Amino acid sequence: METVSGDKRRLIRTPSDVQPINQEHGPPTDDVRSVQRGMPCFVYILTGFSALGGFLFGYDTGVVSGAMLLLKKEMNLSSLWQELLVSVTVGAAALSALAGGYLNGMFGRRICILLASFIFCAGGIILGVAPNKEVLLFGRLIVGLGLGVASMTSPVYIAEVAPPHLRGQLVTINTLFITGGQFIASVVDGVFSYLQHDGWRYMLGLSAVPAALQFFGFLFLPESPRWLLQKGETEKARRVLGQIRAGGNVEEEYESIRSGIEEERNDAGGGSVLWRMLTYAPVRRALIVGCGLQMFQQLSGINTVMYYSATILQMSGVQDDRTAIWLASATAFTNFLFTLLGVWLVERVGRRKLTLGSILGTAASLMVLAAGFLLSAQASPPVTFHPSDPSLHNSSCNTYGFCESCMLDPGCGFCYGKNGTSVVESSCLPVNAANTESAAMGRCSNGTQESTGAFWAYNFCPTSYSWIVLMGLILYLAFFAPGMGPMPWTVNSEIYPLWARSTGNACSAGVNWICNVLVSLTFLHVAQYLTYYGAFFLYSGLALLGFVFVMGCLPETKGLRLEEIESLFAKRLCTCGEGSQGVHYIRVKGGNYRSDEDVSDEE
Ligand SMILES: O[C@H]1[C@H](O)[C@@H](O)[C@H](O)[C@@H](O)[C@H]1O
Repeated sequence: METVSGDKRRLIRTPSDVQPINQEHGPPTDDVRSVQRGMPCFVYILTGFSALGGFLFGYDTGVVSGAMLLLKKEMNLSSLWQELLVSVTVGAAALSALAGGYLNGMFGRRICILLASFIFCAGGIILGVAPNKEVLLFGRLIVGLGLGVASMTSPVYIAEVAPPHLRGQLVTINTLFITGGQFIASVVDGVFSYLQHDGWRYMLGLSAVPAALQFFGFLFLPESPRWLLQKGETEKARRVLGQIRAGGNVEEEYESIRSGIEEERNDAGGGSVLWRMLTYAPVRRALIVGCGLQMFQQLSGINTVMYYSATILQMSGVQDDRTAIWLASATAFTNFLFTLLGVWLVERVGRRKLTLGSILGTAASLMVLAAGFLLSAQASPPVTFHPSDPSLHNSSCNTYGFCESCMLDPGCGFCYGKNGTSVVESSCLPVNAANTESAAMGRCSNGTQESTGAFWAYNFCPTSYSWIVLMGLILYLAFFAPGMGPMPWTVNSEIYPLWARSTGNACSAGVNWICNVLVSLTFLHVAQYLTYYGAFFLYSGLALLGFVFVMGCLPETKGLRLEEIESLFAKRLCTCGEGSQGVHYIRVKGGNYRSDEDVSDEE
């Protein structure tokens, strides 16, 4: 590593100064060997306990759909209350993720994890014993507050304790826990759906168990050494680093973190952290990349696809609601399984290639999904019978000529008989407001009765093209889950310098939650205006836009130390592809980067 003398210029470690810690990139240095030799078992324990935050994220967002099926019957919830109970959590998560930036910087990662698990635990208990819907709403709000803080803190903590050659893999484990939490939630939903009374109490309340485990675990686990050093607790930082590197030589790492912090201090201008981030080009670029990735993750429609997987599966001919719940668990399991593939791939192919391949495949499979819906819509069975019941005079349901338009109206469903595989004697009827499994009147008012030959389809139409939709769903999960699912979290945990890390992750996690709520709340309206296939073509187009964004703006961060990554964003945005790994950047006073060739030319 060459040194640039003079008071104007100082040197920072650059991507090419230090060998990326990966076998494909030449022989590892002594320091790297010592990190690899003492296999950091303790780091895995830290990752496991921290990723319980990811598990709770997945569990609490996933469990609500099954709980709602029981709750709406037992508490007689209107659709407004149902929507409130679902979205209050996501809305609160968005706000608390933003606040989490300040809390993380001020009190440290460990205190934030303890706080989030305490909140989760309290929220779980409140939900488990809630006597009425108002208390339920309060409990869901509390859970959301925990979610926001946990979603941004866990990846940061893991990234800061992980050795560089394992960092991507360990942070991706956090997303594996998210999808694992969603899968376990769907199993718990399935099991407790057999309980006639109070099943929802167990579904919602059980989250207190992993939360308590995380809380007690973290009472004994250490703070991130990087945060400790930033706060001047040097001895403690050195001790923790020694602990998590399993007795390897930690001096070089310690020095590199320390000098990084010192440089940051010298360069620090005035104003709030967010203002400094926005006015300092490399960090501003990192922020755009981080928030953009989180935005495109949600705009690719993951939560809509997961949420509607039961409907998609019903289109494939599954009539019974309980079977649909269990099949939705299969979807969640597929998401989990392919995230595991991401854990395996991330250190092998790198973040950039993994994200690019994933988003391209996601866009293509969304097109397959859309094509399936399009063909189903074109072959949509006609309404053959318009009942003359006076109560139907003011209902829009009686005005539809095809199943497709009938099912897109949330107030109506399609009631039909079958002759072999073809649909006969069909009508469009108002749905039973208290229970969408049946019509408000007529022969489908008891739901689907195979014995009498009456079939009730709410939200879907019987179709022979369902296999295309099913194939689209499986392809979607296979492409999305290894890359676009975890990479936005992984990349965000590593692209900001220490002084901007909490705020950067708070902003990007906030963007994730806001886009999540936006996409879920607008899906039904979008589907009504554009139909299902229009909605999925739209998501596919957005995913393609995401591909262009990732292609131009996401540099490879594999194997680099956190302190080295900032310089990848020294170049103008949208040219910082893989090529940036070969260029030496030198930071000159005032915070700007120059290529070392420019500097030596001047000398
Ligand atoms: O990375 C996660 C994961 O992909 C989940 O399955 C999804 O529900 C979340 O919204 C996302 O942030």
